[in-house]
Amino acid sequence: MATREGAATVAAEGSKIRVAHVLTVAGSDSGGGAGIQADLKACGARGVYCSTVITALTAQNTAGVQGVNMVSEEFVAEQLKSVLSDMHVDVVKTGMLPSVGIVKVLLHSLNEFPHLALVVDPVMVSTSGDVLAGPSILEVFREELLPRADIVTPNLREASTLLGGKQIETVADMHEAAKLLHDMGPRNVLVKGGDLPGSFDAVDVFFDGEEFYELRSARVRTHNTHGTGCTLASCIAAELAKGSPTLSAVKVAKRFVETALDYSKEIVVGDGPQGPFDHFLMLKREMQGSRKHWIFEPSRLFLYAVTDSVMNKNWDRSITDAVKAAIEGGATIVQLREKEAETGYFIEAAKSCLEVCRSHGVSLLINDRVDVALACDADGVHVGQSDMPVRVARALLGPDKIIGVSCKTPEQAHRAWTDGADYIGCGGVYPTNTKANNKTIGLDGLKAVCLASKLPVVAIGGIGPSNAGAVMEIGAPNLKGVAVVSALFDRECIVEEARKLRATLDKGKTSNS
Ligand SMILES: Cc1ncc(COP(=O)(O)OP(=O)(O)O)c(N)n1
Ligand SMILES: Cc1nc(C(=O)O)sc1CCOP(=O)(O)O
Ligand SMILES: [Mg+2]
Repeated sequence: MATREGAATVAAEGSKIRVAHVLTVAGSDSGGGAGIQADLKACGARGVYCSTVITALTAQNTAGVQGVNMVSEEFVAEQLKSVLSDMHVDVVKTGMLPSVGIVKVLLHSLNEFPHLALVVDPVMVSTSGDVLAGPSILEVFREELLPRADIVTPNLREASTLLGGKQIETVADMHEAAKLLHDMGPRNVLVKGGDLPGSFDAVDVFFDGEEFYELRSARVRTHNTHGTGCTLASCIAAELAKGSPTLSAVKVAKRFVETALDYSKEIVVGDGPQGPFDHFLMLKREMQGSRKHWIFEPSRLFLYAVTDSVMNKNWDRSITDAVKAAIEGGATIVQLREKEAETGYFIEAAKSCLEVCRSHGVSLLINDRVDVALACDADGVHVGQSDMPVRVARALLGPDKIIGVSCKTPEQAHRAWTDGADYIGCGGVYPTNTKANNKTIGLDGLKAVCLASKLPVVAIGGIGPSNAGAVMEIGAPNLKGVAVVSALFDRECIVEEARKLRATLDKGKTSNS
């Protein structure tokens, strides 16, 4: 049986980016807590694309299931064909499969795409106790669907039903059940013990055919558990689609569900006894919390300080001291451009600079090194035309980080916008000794880039207190500031030089307003 182990989350093919993709084959929940709706949210929260084949429409809410309307086998087949004949699916995840005919249609499609990994959540009864697939389904599950699965994820009741009514009341029973289910053919089994009577922790048993793993987590006290099974299975599928090994995928998924339950403990969505939880609540909290201050605002480009490891060495200064001084003098954003630094040292220095920057509300970007930016959780990166492409950096860093890109031409400026950059560094405006063999484009070149650009622009190259005014006077509304290296860091007193430059820029701003 094929698995997706080794597949990349996001694989770059030239300038195209292939995204990890889960196809869910499940029922719709009108209440939005479980089924297709939970699967879409789970995959979205885990950063994976999700397509859907709907097997049934259910009318349900926090009180239970009021009605079920099955989709015809022919139309399930048509949906499967539409998705699988065109889209690059990595993993198929199943939920509610309400009839033997629908399972057979799915198996037929899976036979045509043998490379697809399969996660089976053997949904039979809803959390409210309503039957979603009758006993007639058991034979085809046991004999055809489970043998094709990479992992099957029953809760205690489903495991018991699949095993002909076996009593499962202890962790030892769960081990036995996992072994018996594994004998039916799936590569891995996860028996979920959320309903285990009298247990203090939530214990799940994972069996890969060789070893048993007891995965324990603290039990979250909440009524908002509707959709946990669908979410867990979708998260496992999402992690497999990114290329994780199965046990790691299960651990990540379990942690995600636990955290989401904890964050959603107190939310009220309906008046029934079992509410849904919020897959994105932790993201919202994060946005409302500390990260809010670091979201990019173009006016921050006003006085952009770019460090230089050689200059710091020549003046016998640490990077952190240099950064502190630049901020004290009025720098509004800092970039660490440490071309010679060893990776381990660079990460540690960046962490220390981040503390300084964050305590002053100043963003910190890393030049060239997306890996270093990720390692220290910097606010973003600056890349050049021959560094990591903006699209790839964006895929690695996510939507909230700042990405700047160097552009010398209007064409490059246009591309920066379509690729998802946040700002453009445009130069060299004047000749510079800091960057070898750098082409000078002059004020005219800067104007042409600003005119062509939908993004904010910062000018760079040979700029200091004597010419910064002239640069800003070109009169382009999206020119937001100047970036400087030697005018600050190749001087005896960084604070003083930064103040001088800042005064020039402030003066220009007042005379223009
Ligand atoms: C603000 C800003 N603009 C341009 C550059 C130059 O980046 P790049 O072209 O990648 O050259 P190196 O700095 O890596 O030598 C920059 N660093 N910052
Ligand atoms: C890093 C860099 N990039 C440039 C570009 O043209 O993209 S010019 C440059 C060096 C700028 O240093 P200084 O302020 O000392 O002239
Ligand atoms: Mg570069």
